Amino acid sequence: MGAFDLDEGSLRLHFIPYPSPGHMIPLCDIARLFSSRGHHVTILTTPSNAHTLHKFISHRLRLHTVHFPSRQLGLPDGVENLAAVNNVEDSVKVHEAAMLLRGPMERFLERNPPDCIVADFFFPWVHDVATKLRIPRLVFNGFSLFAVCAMHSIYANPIESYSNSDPNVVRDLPHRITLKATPPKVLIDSTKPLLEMELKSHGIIVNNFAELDGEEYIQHYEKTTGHKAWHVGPVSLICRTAEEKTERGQESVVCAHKCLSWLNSKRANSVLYICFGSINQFSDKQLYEIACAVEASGCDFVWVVPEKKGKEDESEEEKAKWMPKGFEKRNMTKGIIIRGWAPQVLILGHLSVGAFLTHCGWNSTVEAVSAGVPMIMWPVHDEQFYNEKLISEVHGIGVEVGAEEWNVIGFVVKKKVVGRESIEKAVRKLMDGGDEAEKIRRRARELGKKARAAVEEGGSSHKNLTSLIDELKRLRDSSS
Ligand SMILES: O=c1ccn([C@@H]2O[C@H](COP(=O)(O)OP(=O)(O)O[C@H]3O[C@H](CO)[C@@H](O)[C@H](O)[C@H]3O)[C@@H](O)[C@H]2O)c(=O)[nH]1
Repeated sequence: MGAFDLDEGSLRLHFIPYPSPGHMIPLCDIARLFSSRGHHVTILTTPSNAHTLHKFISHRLRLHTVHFPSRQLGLPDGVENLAAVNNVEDSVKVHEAAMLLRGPMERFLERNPPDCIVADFFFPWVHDVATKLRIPRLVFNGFSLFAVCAMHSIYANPIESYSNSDPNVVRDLPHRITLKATPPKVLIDSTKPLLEMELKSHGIIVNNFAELDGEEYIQHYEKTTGHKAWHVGPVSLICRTAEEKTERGQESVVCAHKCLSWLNSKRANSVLYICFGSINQFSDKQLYEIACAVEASGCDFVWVVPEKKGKEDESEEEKAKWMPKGFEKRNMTKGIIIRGWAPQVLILGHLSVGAFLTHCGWNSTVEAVSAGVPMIMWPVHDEQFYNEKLISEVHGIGVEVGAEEWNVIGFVVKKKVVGRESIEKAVRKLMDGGDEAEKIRRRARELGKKARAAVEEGGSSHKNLTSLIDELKRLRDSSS
């Protein structure tokens, strides 16, 4: 990689995304935001992950790839992303291999010191190299700031003090937030040191807009941690054309045109969109319950299932494990099943989509908010249980399925199945109409307008990005 031909005053930033779509997609969008403002960005990644990024290469955006040690961990060559594996053991291996990227990436950073490093929350080692090079490090935290505040609050007290209290109130937050279950200790133990390390950075960047986290949480975060958070999202709004939306993250397995013409044939707000992010693997039993619930609710649907799950040519016997017999035939005109990567942002943006049944991954959540689509909240693991609260209790733009079991990806395998009755009940609350559903929908539309305004010139996220850039320039100029 040669040196950039720098425009006067422009910054040089290096971005280090974690190899999982929920982390890579938004951080690479943030890198594109900087390059669209005339700054020079280099994304440090690995060969397979670079494939999805080639389309963004320009004279202001470059990729630098380092070898991903798949073989060293016993993974097949080319498996370099959490989305490329389908079991807990291999997820752990991908994570461990990602941690081994430190050596080659550190050498690259030392040879090519930028003005600022923006690295994922999962790469705390960047702290040492940034300190050595005397350059600011920003942490990309893929969660909502609301979730980060809840984590700080929970981690400040011994977890035992929560499990005996009823209800489980997250203490000292601006709202009275109660959780159905407390986070597992293993999750706390793995994220606490990362949150502590990010407090040593210059600040965190989040894929969110100030109005969604709410001024009270921004102030709460700054007051309790003494740290700064920069809201620069929703970053999915950087995708303007149908093509860009279809190719976001990965090439979609369905053609945008076909997908849109199916959605065009449906009434406004009549379609339920169902997708559980990029890494979640439900059991056959759980998928079966979803199928039964959707069919019983009678609504039109787009249901995304992992590619590994349902090949179109799978045998009837295999299929019968995860959907009732004749399901596809009976629902030929009512729904589509997307086996593999769906053009999520394109689908959510269509007027026929009336609700999103989601696992509350932060990107999915903020994408639904941006599209003004209300949510049926079914958190599964990690910080998704906090996101559920922000959406249903703070903003009132979602209904809860009632999930209680807190899974930790990579450590515990989810055992309980959420029954069809609870799913159907939650779906009906939004999709059957009625005054309450209309109020929720109206609030979601209003918040969607605020999301879109945030990234336009003069909007909160647009201004935040400008002031972050100004600050990084000041830091660079004062150190030279
Ligand atoms: O078929 C698909 C599936 C996913 N996506 C996109 O992939 C991303 C998925 O991200 P997210 O909704 O956040 O879910 P996860 O992939 O589960 O994300 C992980 O990372 C997030 C950010 O840290 C966390 O909030 C989650 O809990 C964690 O599971 C989103 O941009 C989706 O639009 C598609 O475009 N098509």
